[in-house]
Amino acid sequence: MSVGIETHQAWVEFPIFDAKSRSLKKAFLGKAGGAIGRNPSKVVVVEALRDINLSLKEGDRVGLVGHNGAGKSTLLRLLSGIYEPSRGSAQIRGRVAPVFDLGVGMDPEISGYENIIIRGLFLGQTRKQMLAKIEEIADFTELGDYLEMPLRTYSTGMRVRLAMGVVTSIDPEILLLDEGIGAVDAEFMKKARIRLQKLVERSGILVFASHSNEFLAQLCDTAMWIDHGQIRERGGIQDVVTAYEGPEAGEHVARTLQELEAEKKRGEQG
Ligand SMILES: Nc1ncnc2c1ncn2[C@@H]1O[C@H](COP(=O)(O)OP(=O)(O)OP(=O)(O)O)[C@@H](O)[C@H]1O
Repeated sequence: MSVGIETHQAWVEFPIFDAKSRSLKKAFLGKAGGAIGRNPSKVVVVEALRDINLSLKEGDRVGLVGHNGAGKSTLLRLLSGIYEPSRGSAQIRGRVAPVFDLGVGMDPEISGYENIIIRGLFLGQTRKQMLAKIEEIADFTELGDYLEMPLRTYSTGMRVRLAMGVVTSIDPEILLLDEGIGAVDAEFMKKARIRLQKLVERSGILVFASHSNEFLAQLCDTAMWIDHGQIRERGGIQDVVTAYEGPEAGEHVARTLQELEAEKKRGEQG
């Protein structure tokens, strides 16, 4: 069966049993966050996603844009099967690699090498697969002898290097990425981006939530604007970013795409 994701009128609601509900407005809708309402049993709920209809297939590379609390992370969790829809349905076909938090699955007390294996298992790889690529990952991280030391001795950026090395080595059918890649130095980031691009090329489906339009343009070819838990707009990245942030941001995306195209041509010629 082919890789794919389908959602039909899917909602994700979080019941908040300890909300101070007396002071809540009837249906509050602020700038940030999903709508706060009540379910039929009068319990306060945050409507993180409302009526999501999606059909993703092999080769789709979708970027998610939207305000804080718009529902991007919740959507990634719905698409990964971590959250069940509270109404409607979500069907996921394929091996999912959810990359939401680079630190998840890392143990501070064991060595860098051991953490590479453990993190790989979390992302759906087998021990044998990880052993086959451990040296290549170790080289990429440039952590040298530190890889023999417990992870607790690493700085934040060193941990990110390790996690990025593992994440970019896997072969997922469905890759769900939440932005969280910041604490590395510029030179390493350049190297990591190339690996990230290769990872995306190997993946069947990519959904990537990010506040960096440049990063989105590099990895995705279409985008969705999530607004108060709903899909407000979908289409080409430039169009969606223009709708969400205005023409200047859209032009920046266009320039990034042109630069990527030129870089690709230079690569093919050389
Ligand atoms: N575990 C939870 N319990 C209750 N409410 C939640 C929970 N997780 C998310 N929410 C709510 O769901 C809404 C969507 O949050 P989500 O994290 O998906 O937004 P986001 O678009 O990823 O935001 P950001 O750009 O700030 O990371 C918000 O209103 C948030 O308050």
